[in-house]
Amino acid sequence: MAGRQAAVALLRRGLGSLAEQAGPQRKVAILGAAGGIGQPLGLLMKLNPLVSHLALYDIVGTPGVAADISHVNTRAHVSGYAGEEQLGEALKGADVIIIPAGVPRKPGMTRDDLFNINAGIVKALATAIAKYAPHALVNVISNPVNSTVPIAAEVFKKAGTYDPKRLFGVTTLDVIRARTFYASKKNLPVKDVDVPVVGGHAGITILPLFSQATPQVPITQEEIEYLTKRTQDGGTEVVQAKAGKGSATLSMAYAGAHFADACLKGLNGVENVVECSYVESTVTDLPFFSSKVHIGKNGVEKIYDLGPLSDYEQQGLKDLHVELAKSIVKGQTFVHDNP
Ligand SMILES: NC(=O)C1=CN([C@@H]2O[C@H](COP(=O)(O)OP(=O)(O)OC[C@H]3O[C@@H](n4cnc5c(N)ncnc54)[C@H](O)[C@@H]3O)[C@@H](O)[C@H]2O)C=CC1
Ligand SMILES: O=C([O-])CC(=O)C(=O)O
Repeated sequence: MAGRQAAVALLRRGLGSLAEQAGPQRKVAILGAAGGIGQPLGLLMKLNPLVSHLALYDIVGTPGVAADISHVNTRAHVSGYAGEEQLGEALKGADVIIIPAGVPRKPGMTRDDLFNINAGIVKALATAIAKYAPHALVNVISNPVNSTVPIAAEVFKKAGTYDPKRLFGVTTLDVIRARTFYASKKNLPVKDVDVPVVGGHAGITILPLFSQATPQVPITQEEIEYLTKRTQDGGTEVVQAKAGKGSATLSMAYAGAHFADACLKGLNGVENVVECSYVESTVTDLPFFSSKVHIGKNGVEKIYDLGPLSDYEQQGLKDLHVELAKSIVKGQTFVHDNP
């Protein structure tokens, strides 16, 4: 009897791992893979059964990170690429490219203060993507996201490869924070909670819509204002706590892995994959805006309207307009001025 049970368990395990490996071949490339976000993100993507090849690229340090992660006994084959001359190889054939390359904030800085360094990094990486992997879904994490996504778009336009359905700014961390803070404030099981976050990814451009949070529970205006501010300042909260040693890396790796998983599921034809993301959009009069997006086989399949907003949220939407518009133009201008 015990032998029979063991045989059944073995068979189940075998079938389970077969099912796990049965998805299509999917290559994911991480650019900035040796960094604070890149390393845990690489590990989380190695744990994702949808990934068959994980390419880890950075200017330095990737051979060690790749060797380390490659020992984990999961599906993905891991390869490391270091230095610009290996970037093309890292990108070739990639289905999803995640970009956490660039410098993080120190206390007292805004995300926009990172523009001078990170704009050039994202521009260079986007140029290589246009050349080596023009059909990949691109997930931009590097700050300031409000500008780096328009930068990537302009680079792709110039290269003649731009497909707005395939370019995403990763704002998932804002959603994760809003869910965590809402669940904690209202004593709800966090796994049951959702909060859409729209706009952009910096300060007041981050607009959580607690009027659309689920589950709906009685909440005071004071609580809404507290939760909104805490979500908007979530990044700064971590920057200050790390006291000069960078910004969110672990929660960002989780958020980035969650969003990349959604992209892989969409590509694989899973239905109803919906995430908030900063994309080219006509939901407002701003050319880029984050809202709920349906991700499918071609990337963005549908961008959802904002839905009914409270007076407070409508005011927030008005307030973010100038800053987000400026950040978008700043990114676009950078590419035009630096051909
Ligand atoms: N979208 C979001 O919600 C969030 C965005 N971020 C942003 O992510 C970026 C990375 O943050 P961390 O990982 O903490 O920084 P980090 O400094 O620890 O790592 C950045 C990595 O990028 C690499 N890098 C620099 N230039 C590169 C290039 N040209 N090509 C490839 N790699 C290059 C560096 O060698 C380094 O390994 C920052 O800009 C940060 O502001 C951080 C948290 C949340
Ligand atoms: O705050 C930062 O600089 C990093 C970031 O974008 C976040 O944690 O949301």
